[in-house]
Amino acid sequence: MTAIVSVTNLRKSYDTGFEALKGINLEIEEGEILALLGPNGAGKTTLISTICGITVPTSGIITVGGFDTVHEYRAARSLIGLVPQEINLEPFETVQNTVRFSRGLFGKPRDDARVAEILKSLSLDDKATAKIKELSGGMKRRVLIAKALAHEPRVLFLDEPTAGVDVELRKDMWNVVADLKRQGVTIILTTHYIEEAEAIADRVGVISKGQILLIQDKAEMMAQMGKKQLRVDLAQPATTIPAALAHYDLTLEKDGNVLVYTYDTRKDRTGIRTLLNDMANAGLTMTDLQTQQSSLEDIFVGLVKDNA
Ligand SMILES: Nc1ncnc2c1ncn2[C@@H]1O[C@H](COP(=O)(O)OP(=O)(O)OP(=O)(O)O)[C@@H](O)[C@H]1O
Repeated sequence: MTAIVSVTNLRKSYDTGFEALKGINLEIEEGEILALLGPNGAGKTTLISTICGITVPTSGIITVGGFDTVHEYRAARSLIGLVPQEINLEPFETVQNTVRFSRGLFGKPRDDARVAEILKSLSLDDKATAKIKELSGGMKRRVLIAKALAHEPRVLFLDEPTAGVDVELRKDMWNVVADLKRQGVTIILTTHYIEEAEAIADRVGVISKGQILLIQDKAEMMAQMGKKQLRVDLAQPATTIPAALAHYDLTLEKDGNVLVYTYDTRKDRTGIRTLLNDMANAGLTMTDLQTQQSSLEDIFVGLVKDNA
């Protein structure tokens, strides 16, 4: 795999003196879907805008397809499609003209067949001659993507593609993103919705206070950092953990009514069988039990909390 986007020691301070990016290093592989997660104000939009050349970096180097985004701005920008957070479409224009104009802005020759193909790939073909103002919110978001794809970029940035969108439409958008990946487009998206990263990303980067805290293959991240818990309901509440069970990673919850055992999913043995035996020997009777796997959300919340 080769990196299509490469970010080295990127820093950005705004005129106010606020440093929004504090030394970002990032390599994005061709063809991957990378989700950038982070709390409000973490610097996600600043990072995207800087890679796209809309915001000027204070220091550091960014290349897209090998082109420097500052010194070779046009060449780098022509490889990038950007879908902004806000819907910024001309209400009285038709869908196909909106996409056509955007293609023209990048100096690409008129190609109605290509525009029709893009509209079809976003299920907008039957809306080609409709005016933007006649479209639903979900369709407008698709037009934003079509517009960003008009000049056939190799990298697509989606800034909060499903902010404020209902669950059904969000899933619909995930399918659109998966289709684009199949067509070979590299996709970087920012999101607050952790389930969105969990559903569609190949890799996940966590940003907080202008720094990347972690960037990793999603499945690996969940396997390595995810813990599993066994929750045991006790017949009688316990006030302390019996000494005979001290070597297990145990906590008491719900006023001593629930014993929680945290174990590592990567180990060959979970230790559950011996724990249950030892519990019985220590006089703890259980009435029910359940297991629980930590989600990407737990991992994210833990990381960001540690960085607070
Ligand atoms: N033009 C600007 N001038 C000064 N400060 C700015 C400017 N744009 C952004 N910031 C500040 O930089 C920080 C990062 O903002 P940014 O929009 O990149 O965060 P974000 O992670 O995208 O947040 P959100 O999830 O809320 O969209 C914030 O503290 C913000 O107030």
